[in-house]
Amino acid sequence: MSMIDFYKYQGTGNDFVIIDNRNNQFNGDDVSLINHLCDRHFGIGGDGLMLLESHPELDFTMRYFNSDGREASMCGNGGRCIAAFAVHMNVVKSPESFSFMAVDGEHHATYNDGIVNLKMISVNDIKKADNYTFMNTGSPHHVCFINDVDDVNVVQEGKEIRYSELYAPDGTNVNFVQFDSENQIKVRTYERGVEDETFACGTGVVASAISAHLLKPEYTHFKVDVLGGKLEVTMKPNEIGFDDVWLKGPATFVFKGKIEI
Ligand SMILES: N[C@H](CCC[C@H](N)C(=O)O)C(=O)O
Repeated sequence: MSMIDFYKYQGTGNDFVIIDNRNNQFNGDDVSLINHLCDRHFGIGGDGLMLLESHPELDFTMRYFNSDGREASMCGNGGRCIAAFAVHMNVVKSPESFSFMAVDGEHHATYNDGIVNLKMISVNDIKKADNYTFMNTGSPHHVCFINDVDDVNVVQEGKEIRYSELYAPDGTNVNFVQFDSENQIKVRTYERGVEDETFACGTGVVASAISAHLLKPEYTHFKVDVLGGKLEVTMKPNEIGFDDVWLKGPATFVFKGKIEI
């Protein structure tokens, strides 16, 4: 057994265990260990865990694991939190503007007084069905608009869609969205790999804002209310989808500690 340092961060209530793994001592293949560390009763607790690792050219590499312990697709709020962590740990050359590698490619980020603006991947393959949209913003997202997100059983209805034949075998994240004004939306999300509603889902907020643009194409900047706070999304339409997609909001250090593994 050995003791390791960990850091707890949260981005609008989407919370993460972060480990500086530039020495490659932590085994990212240990599903049960990561699941244990994310457990809110027997471990540290978190929606996910991230390893900060070295990169030959960029400032660092981000590896993301859902709380089920499995390495996962891109996490937008996790990307914002590991960016803040990297600045706080003096890992990045210039805190105002830097880049890191993640599972879906290179991400550019800026940091200013606790606020991280994260460039997301371009989104070009959007399915527009009668009562939902589906797209991959770094993670897969099903988005549906309803009148009142406070009036939906997110876990029950989200789980049904997540495990439906439509998305077998990998599943999807599920977002319920309402318009609060022309360019302001409210989003609640059922997250794959957490298998519960989370206080926010960054890639889900991006998918929801893009879906809102499809309904109100005069807007390319959306303010988004989530259970855990406020985010902003901007995007630039291209011929088939969107480039220059940015997710902006707070990323906050909560505590640090040591744990025996
Ligand atoms: N649960 C997601 C990954 C994390 C997404 C979310 N935490 C975010 O901020 O984007 C999935 O397995 O597709």
